Amino acid sequence: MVSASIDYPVCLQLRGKRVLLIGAGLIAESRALQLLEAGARLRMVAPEATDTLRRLASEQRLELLERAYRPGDAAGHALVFVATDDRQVSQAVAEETRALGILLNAADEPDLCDFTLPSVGRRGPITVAVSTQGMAPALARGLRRQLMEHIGRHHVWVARLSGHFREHLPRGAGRSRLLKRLVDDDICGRLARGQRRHAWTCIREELKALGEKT
Ligand SMILES: C[C@@]1(CC(=O)O)c2cc3[nH]c(cc4nc(cc5[nH]c(cc(n2)[C@H]1CCC(=O)O)[C@@](C)(CC(=O)O)[C@@H]5CCC(=O)O)C(CC(=O)O)=C4CCC(=O)O)c(CCC(=O)O)c3CC(=O)O
Ligand SMILES: NC(=O)C1=CN([C@@H]2O[C@H](COP(=O)(O)OP(=O)(O)OC[C@H]3O[C@@H](n4cnc5c(N)ncnc54)[C@H](O)[C@@H]3O)[C@@H](O)[C@H]2O)C=CC1
Repeated sequence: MVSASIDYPVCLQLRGKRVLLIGAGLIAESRALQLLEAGARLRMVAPEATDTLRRLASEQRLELLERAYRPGDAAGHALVFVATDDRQVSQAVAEETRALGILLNAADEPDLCDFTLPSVGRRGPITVAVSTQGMAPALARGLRRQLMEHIGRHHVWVARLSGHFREHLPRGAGRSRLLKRLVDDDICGRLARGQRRHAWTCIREELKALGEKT
């Protein structure tokens, strides 16, 4: 049975992937900065570019082709973004990406988007993303800001410690128990209240119990 479609959120690993961004105005600039942060190999196509984008191109952080979009530009890219002030360009790009099976984000046309961009907040390895299915981007932004206020330094600390344990301890029931306890009130809650010593005592107990079992 096919129901009304809802979004399917993912966290993409873009390091080293070829990404095409058509348009080089202010909206494209904010996309570009996020894509570069994610390590994408970025090519941009636009007759006019912002100063920041031109500087990044001169530093070879991205490739900038100073011309209009041409059908054929999308080939060889993992993802395509279009952010121009001309809807016809978005339509033409969508035709090409559809034919090639490449996913598209169109800043000006929610209906042409294969994926939309959520409002994103980050603290250490923690990402908060809020989307409204294209209905209320300003609400997404406001909610993201509110949610970020609930992410504290102790959450970052617990996330990193969990990552460390997952890397160094073998999988199994004992490790799962430790990792679940790490986020409950005994440890995470105590850290939130500044009771570091108590939290560490719990962690040591869990590690000791784990060591005795293996
Ligand atoms: C569908 C989507 C496609 C996409 O871009 O992926 C889209 C489309 C459009 N946005 C428009 C306007 C605004 N966009 C923002 C802000 C953001 N827009 C973002 C995403 C998305 N915007 C996707 C859906 C996300 C969702 O589902 O919630 C955010 C969350 C993420 C990001 O862009 O990185 C980012 C917040 C970043 C942050 O956290 O700061 C603001 C508020 C502001 O600027 O303060 C306004 C003014 C208020 C208003 O108009 O609502 C217009 C009309 C343009 C015009 O009229 O000219 C269109 C086109 C249309 O809807 O027709
Ligand atoms: N998704 C979002 O969050 C938002 C989207 N928008 C929409 O995003 C779009 C872009 O906005 P801005 O960056 O402010 O526009 P802008 O006017 O600053 O930049 C437009 C860019 O498109 C380029 N361009 C024009 N024709 C082109 C072509 N044929 N091929 C390649 N590049 C071409 C221009 O050279 C320029 O670099 C607008 O349609 C706007 O309505 C606006 C606000 C928020």
